[in-house]
Amino acid sequence: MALLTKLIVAVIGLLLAFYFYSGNDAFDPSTLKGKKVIVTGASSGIGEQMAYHLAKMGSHILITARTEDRLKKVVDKCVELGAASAHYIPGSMDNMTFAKQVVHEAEGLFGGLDMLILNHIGFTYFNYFDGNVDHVRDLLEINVLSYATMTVAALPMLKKSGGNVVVVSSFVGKVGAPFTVPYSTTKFALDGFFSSLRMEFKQQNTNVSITLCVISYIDTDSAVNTVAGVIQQPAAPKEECAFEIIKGGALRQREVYYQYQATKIPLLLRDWAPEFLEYIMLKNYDVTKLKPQQ
Ligand SMILES: NC(=O)C1=CN([C@@H]2O[C@H](COP(=O)(O)OP(=O)(O)OC[C@H]3O[C@@H](n4cnc5c(N)ncnc54)[C@H](OP(=O)(O)O)[C@@H]3O)[C@@H](O)[C@H]2O)C=CC1
Ligand SMILES: C[C@H](CCC(=O)NCC(=O)O)[C@H]1CC[C@H]2[C@@H]3C(=O)C[C@@H]4C[C@H](O)CC[C@]4(C)[C@H]3CC[C@]12C
Repeated sequence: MALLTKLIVAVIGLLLAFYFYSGNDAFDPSTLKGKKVIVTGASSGIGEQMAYHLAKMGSHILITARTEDRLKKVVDKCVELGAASAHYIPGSMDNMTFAKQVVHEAEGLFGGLDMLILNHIGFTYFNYFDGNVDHVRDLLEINVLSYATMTVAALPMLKKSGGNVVVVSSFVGKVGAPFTVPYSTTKFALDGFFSSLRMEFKQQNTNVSITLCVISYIDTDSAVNTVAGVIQQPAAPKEECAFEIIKGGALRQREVYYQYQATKIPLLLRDWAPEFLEYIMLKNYDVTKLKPQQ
C-alpha cells in the first residue's frame, strides 16, 4: 500500500512537472512578420544578433545603444536581411528621459509596439568587489531602472497589442557568483521587479507577457574579453542564444533558460544544496588569470 501511494505521488509529480515546464515549443518565426519590436543594446553581441533574426523574420525594428556608427551598420544589415523596416536611435540608458524617448520614437515610427526586448547593460568590472557602492548605484540605473522606465512607457501600447516584454538576465541573476558583485546585484533586481509585475498582470488580467531570460556564458566579444582564462567553461553561441530569447518571448514563456544544461540544471541545486552548487561553481574559476584591478 505504502509503495502504491509513493508511486501515485511520483506519477502526479511527473505529470505536474510536465504540465508546468513543457512550454509549447512549436515556434513559428513567421508570427514575427510585421511585428513592431524594440531591441536595446543592439549595437553588438546578443542584441545585434536578435536584430538580425528579427530582420529575417520580417519585423519592424527599432534598435538603440550609444554608438551611432555601429547602430547604422546593424540597421543597414537588417534592411538587407529583409526587415519590414529598420531604425536606430543613439543614446545612453543612464538617462531616463532618453529611455522614455526610445519608446516614444517607436510610437511615432510604428504607431504601436508588439515586443520590447530589454538587453543593454552598462560597463562593469570582472574582479573582486572594490567597495565602490556608487558604481553599484550607477549600474542599477542603467541595468534596472531604465528597464522599468521603458516598460512603464511602453505598457499602453503593449496592452493594446497583447504584446511581450523580454528581459535579458543572467545565470548570476539567480545565484551569486564571484567577480560580478555589482552586475549580479542588478540582475537579481530585474527578477524581483519583473516577476512581481508578472503576477500583478495575472491578477489584473493584463494581457502582456513577461519573459525573463536566464543566460549562461555566451561568446560575445565583451564577455569573452572580460572573463578570458578565468572561467573554465566554454562559451555558447550568441546567434543561437539570440534566437532562443526571441522564441521564448514570442511563445510568452515566463522564463527562458539558455543554455539549459548550464543554467536550469545547476539551479536545481540552489535551494536544496547551495554549498554543493558553490563548490561546483568555484571549481570553474582560475583566479590566477584575473586581470589586475584598475
Ligand atoms: N555574454 C554573456 O556571457 C552573457 C550576457 N548576458 C546578458 O546578455 C545581454 C547582452 O550581453 P552581451 O551581448 O554580451 O553584451 P555586449 O557588451 O555585446 O552588448 C551590450 C550592449 O549594451 C550597449 N550599452 C552599453 N552601455 C550602454 C549604455 N550606457 N546605454 C545604452 N546602451 C549601452 C552596448 O552598446 P554601446 O556601447 O554602443 O552603448 C551594446 O550594444 C546583457 O543583458 C547581459 O547581461 C547574460 C548572461 C551571459
Ligand atoms: C561562467 C559563469 C557561470 C558559471 C557557473 O558557475 N555555472 C554553473 C555550473 O557550471 O555549474 C557565467 C554565467 C553568466 C556570465 C556573466 C554574464 O552574465 C555576462 C557578463 C557580461 C559582461 O559583459 C562580462 C561577463 C559577464 C560577467 C559573464 C561572466 C561569466 C558568467 C558569470
